[in-house]
Amino acid sequence: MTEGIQNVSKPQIKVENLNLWYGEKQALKNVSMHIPRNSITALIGPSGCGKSTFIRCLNRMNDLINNCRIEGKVTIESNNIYGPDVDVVDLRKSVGMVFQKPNPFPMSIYDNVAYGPRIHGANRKDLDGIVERALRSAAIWDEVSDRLKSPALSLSGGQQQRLCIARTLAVKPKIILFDEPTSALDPISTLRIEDLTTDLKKDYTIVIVTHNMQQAARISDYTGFFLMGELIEFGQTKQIFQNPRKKSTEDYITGRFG
Ligand SMILES: Nc1ncnc2c1ncn2[C@@H]1O[C@H](COP(=O)(O)OP(=O)(O)OP(=O)(O)O)[C@@H](O)[C@H]1O
Repeated sequence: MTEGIQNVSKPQIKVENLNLWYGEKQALKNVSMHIPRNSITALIGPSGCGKSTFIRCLNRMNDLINNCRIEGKVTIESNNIYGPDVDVVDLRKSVGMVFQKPNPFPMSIYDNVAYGPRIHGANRKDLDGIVERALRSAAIWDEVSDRLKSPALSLSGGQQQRLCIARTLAVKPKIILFDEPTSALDPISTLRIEDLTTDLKKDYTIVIVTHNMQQAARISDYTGFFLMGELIEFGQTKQIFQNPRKKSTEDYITGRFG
């Protein structure tokens, strides 16, 4: 059976035979993966193996890169997201993304969270409630509720990252992509974000790229191991870490390379 397809029933995201080139260079090679709803899927592998490239295919962030060509199929809830009628703005609303470096806008805490809902036409009278709910869900409300008008850039790095998560949640996504969300954070902020992702999977499907093997083992239900653009092994996280089927997976998770 194709790697990435077994073990998962009723997938919300289906990736089939995905190939991607940056110019002449092929960065993803025939990757297939089925990702279930309300789960956390971790993507691991050495630098340059294509993890970020893969995750960016799930909300068409690679569209923004010149010279990038994609073949294959990505279906989210039965919709082919590369189909001709797809509204990419709507797609990115329902498939949100949190990046490695916290990137709040240079505006107030409140306006950061209200930004997306405003663009998508939320009613002014509903905004306070939307902002509060998003900040609560991102576990930062108690720290900022008395200074919503302060600049977002006055927050600590860990708080800024939770604010960025609140900003993503405010537009009500179904899926959240995290691209190494804790690599710029200290250990305590990292644990807070990990706890938060575990809480969020009740309501969202999460895909996370991480270099931190302990993090993948701690928080994810499924893990995919990439090497040189190929998905080498995909399965339940416990199986991947305790009983990998492929030698290269074992070598990577035991630190023999990467
Ligand atoms: N915009 C781009 N243009 C050209 N090549 C790119 C671009 N982005 C990534 N690549 C190349 O594609 C390959 C995969 O990169 P990608 O960033 O997806 O890997 P990664 O596994 O996420 O790495 P890291 O863990 O270091 O972030 C690498 O060889 C990289 O140099």
